[in-house]
Amino acid sequence: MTPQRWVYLRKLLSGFPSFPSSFSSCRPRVFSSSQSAADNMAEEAKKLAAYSAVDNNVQNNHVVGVGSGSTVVYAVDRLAERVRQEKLNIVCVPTSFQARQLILKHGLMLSDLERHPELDVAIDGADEVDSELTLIKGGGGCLTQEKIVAGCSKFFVVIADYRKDSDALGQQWKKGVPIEVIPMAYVPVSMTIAKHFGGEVSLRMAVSKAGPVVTDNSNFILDWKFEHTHNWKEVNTAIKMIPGVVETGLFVNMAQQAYFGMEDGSVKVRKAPVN
Ligand SMILES: O=C[C@H](O)[C@H](O)[C@H](O)COP(=O)(O)O
Repeated sequence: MTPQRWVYLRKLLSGFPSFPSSFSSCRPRVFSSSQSAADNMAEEAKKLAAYSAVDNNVQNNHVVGVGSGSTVVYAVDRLAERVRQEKLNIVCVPTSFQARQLILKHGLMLSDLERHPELDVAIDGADEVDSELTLIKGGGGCLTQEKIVAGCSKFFVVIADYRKDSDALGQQWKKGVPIEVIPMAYVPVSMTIAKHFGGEVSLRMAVSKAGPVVTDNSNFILDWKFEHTHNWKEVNTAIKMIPGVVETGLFVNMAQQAYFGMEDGSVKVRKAPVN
């Protein structure tokens, strides 16, 4: 390599800040050299929410469901810290390849639903949370295992930053509802959803690979951009009935509490309405 090329390369590389050592998400994140103050604030808010949720909901001898995404990274950091400091006996059930890696990396006890089909608590992120604690999840493609694990948990806690806190779904999150489908069915499923519920449905494409995103379960993801608020319980049930649909990213009546890290450094806790 010529000295000029070496100087050029060093210059180029110096523009890339290093990734936080604990970060390993199922959703790729790209930091530009001018990562804004708003991004830093959101990261701080994720950490606040995650730490607070772990401190208030995890106890000794708990079986804990570990969600996926960038916010959960902070929750696992805190979980590992508490296990070390308080000598807690905790078993962790992952919701994705990413979650499994996080558990292993921190030396936490890894389990699964065969050995621990009943969990005390599941802690997971969300793409958006409405006033009733209905969630959109699956921005990182991990919705199916997340829903299974949350469904096996006595208590399901959501952790998020202030940007996810909405009155109605679609207010903040503009990428639509993720839907995991069997690959051969993605066209008919897309057509059926658009026909019955309107909006636009697209096959999620990979970023650093040619072709579609392939989930941890070897399926595809559709993103349904809806046009207006729906009865999410009905829509979720109807979409699940379409042959080829594995799961939707609509989590209705599942979360009991949501912890939001706020811009002012506080943590806002919202509880699900009593039915
Ligand atoms: O598939 C990904 C999961 O549903 C995540 O929990 C969700 O996308 C939120 O991720 P993050 O904490 O990175 O915003």
